[in-house]
Amino acid sequence: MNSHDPNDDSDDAAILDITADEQPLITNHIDEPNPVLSTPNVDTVLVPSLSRYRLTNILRILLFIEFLSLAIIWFIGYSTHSLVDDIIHYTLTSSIFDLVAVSVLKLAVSVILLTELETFVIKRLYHPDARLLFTFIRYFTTVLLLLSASCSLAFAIVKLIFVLRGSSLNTLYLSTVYIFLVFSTIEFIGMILMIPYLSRLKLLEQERSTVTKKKVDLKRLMTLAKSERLFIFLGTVFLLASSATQIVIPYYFGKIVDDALKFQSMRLVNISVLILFGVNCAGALASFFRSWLFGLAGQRVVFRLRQNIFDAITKQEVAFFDDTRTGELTNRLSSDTQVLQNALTVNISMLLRFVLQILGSLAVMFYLEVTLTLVLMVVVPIIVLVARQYGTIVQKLRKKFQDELAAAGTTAEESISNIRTVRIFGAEKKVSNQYYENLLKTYGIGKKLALSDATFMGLIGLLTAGGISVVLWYGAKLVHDQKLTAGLLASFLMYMLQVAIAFGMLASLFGDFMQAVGASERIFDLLDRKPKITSETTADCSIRPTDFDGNVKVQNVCFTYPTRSDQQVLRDVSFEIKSGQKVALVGPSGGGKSTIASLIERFYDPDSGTILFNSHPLTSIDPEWLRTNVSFVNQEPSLFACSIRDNITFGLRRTDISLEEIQSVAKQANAHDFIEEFENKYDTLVGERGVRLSGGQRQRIAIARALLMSPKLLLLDEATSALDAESEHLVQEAIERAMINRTVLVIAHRLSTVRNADLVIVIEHGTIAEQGTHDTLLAKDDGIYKKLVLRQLMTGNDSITLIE
Ligand SMILES: Nc1ncnc2c1ncn2[C@@H]1O[C@H](COP(=O)(O)OP(=O)(O)OP(=O)(O)O)[C@@H](O)[C@H]1O
Repeated sequence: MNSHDPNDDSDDAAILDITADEQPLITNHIDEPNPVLSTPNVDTVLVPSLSRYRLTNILRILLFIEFLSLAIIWFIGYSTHSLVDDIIHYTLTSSIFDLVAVSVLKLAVSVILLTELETFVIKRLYHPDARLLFTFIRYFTTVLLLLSASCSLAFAIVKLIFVLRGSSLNTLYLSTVYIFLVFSTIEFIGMILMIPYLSRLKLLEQERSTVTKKKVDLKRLMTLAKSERLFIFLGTVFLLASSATQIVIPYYFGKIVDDALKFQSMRLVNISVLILFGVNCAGALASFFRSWLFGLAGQRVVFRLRQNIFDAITKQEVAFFDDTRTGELTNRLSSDTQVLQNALTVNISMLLRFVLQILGSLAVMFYLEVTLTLVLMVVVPIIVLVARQYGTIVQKLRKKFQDELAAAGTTAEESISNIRTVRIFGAEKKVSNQYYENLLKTYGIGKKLALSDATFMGLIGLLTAGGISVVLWYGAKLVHDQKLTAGLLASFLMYMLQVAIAFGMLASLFGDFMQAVGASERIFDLLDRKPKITSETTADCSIRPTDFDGNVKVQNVCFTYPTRSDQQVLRDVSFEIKSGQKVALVGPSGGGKSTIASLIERFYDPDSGTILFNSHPLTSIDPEWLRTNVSFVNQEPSLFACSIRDNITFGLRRTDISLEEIQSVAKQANAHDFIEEFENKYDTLVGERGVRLSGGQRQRIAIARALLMSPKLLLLDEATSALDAESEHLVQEAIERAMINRTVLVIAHRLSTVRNADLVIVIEHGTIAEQGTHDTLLAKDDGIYKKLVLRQLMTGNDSITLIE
């Protein structure tokens, strides 16, 4: 790390000595690209490597030496018992097997945890988005390590006390216990020294956080669930209750078996069965409340989250939508939020439940039979290792699967929403093939997922079967030697199954949490995104020009679409729309006419130059005011899938609108007559994007919608699509009526519109080629406008955009 102070020779520097030239020891963890967590800003060159001679490595070596020496003594040095006898006839004061089992368990647990700790500590530096999750895991890991070391030390002390109190003192045996005690003490001290490790890394993080933007962390994720804390708290109470019943059930199960085997009376069995039934009922009730409360909290979180994301999306500037696919955004609303919902509520509840289940079951197992539990504990680390490996593989596959599924979803959405175009070109096969290609990719990953699931299940099954067989054999032996009752063995096996299942579930939960971190990154990206052009009143955009009379000045405007930065669309465009004037923009297709209207509507801001409303710059005008005083009728207006009435009143802020007002604007827009012909009149549903209406009808409704706003400035983009003569006449009439007593900028495609304009501006290749009235422009000898009109008269077509 560049910013690391080389003179810092503090103790903890030895723990994590980050130097660029060292061989990276944990590269398998850090370097492998993690699709969920990968942050584009991360400078991979800066990934630190760890010193070979650090405290964690010394601890690893110590643990290994301890295990090796104990195992060797057990195998060869300790000859008073055979190895099997040492297990079968286990006693705390004369067996060595327990020391070997504890040391192997400690070795496995510590090696895994130490590696995890280092990995997370470094990942945390390079993934500030998930800092809190990593911090949580880091602290959790440290606590587990300390717990493992202190348990081992406590066991060593207890064992030594018992051995010293025992009658027959074997020197070799005693020294083995001493060895174990010495190692355990050193390791315990080593683990305590690990704590400065945390503060040292905090320092590095502070340095790093000055250069990296903080976006997502677990705390922020949790704030989403903050208002549900009552539900979550109550849910946790019921969770504790249901977990407690889970821990009690196997105990009574074993008791019933033992009572039944006593062949005395059924009284004891009856009582135990009744108690078991009662406990089961209480457990079921607690589970009901736990599941309901967590589920409800989750639903409420996702409800709010979806609303916030939707609001964030709709507030973005128009350019954002030029660049982002709709399918991608809807995917964030549906599937990313779902992933988060599960992680925040159901998974947290499951995590707590399984951890409690494991700890509780293990505690009871130790209480029931120490040696049997120790035998089992040797199998557990192997299961954890397998589960961890599986978690890593599956996490990557799931992320890929999710991405491919989103891509397939986008293809499907585009094809379905454009089904008419698909039908016109008979492209059903083509879009089906596209979708098939996408699906094929998801299927490919799905196959791998299925295989890894099956392999994992198989392996876990095999390990569990092995573990159960060993425990069963040893348990049966204890039963046979009358050291254990059959009922206790049955209870023990049930506890064992509970532990195994809980471990399996924890592994998959880890994958889910990682997926949630990925989803939250995408969601917070969106929630945090500040629109470049605000749609709300802000301090910078708060002017409401009450004196506005329709006067607009476009001064030296240059513009390039952000999505096509290599093509300048408008070059130094200047003109003025005076109050009450009708200004027509004409010119060849693609010249930039609609772009000018979009800039006046402030869909985009010019790269240079200004647009003034009276004397106020458009960029300082309150967007709310702008939307109510400037209306825009598009070439192909889109309607919403609701009634005609709702479509006409769409832009209105007030709700007290009367039918008469709606009818009045509909009449002006030549829409009233056809609406009246529909059975449900103004309540007729228009279908998705207005598909149940003709093109001309849609345009007239859009004109009525704009007129209802009684805008001071009307922007009109005349339709180029051919309408039948009658329909065109009605639309034209509506447009002309809409222009009366209003300032209008019309993107004209028809000669009849241009003739009546006060000013005609010819736009060609993004610049103003000519401007003047229809007559003055026609009088120009070699003018573009004249050419356009003449050619139009020759073709007998009224549309002047057809001529270039
Ligand atoms: N959202 C956009 N992103 C990128 N480029 C765009 C976008 N909209 C339009 N353009 C490009 O800007 C240029 C001007 O387009 P504009 O729609 O303003 O032309 P126009 O004169 O209104 O054409 P028409 O009469 O056909 O509607 C064209 O080259 C077009 O491809």
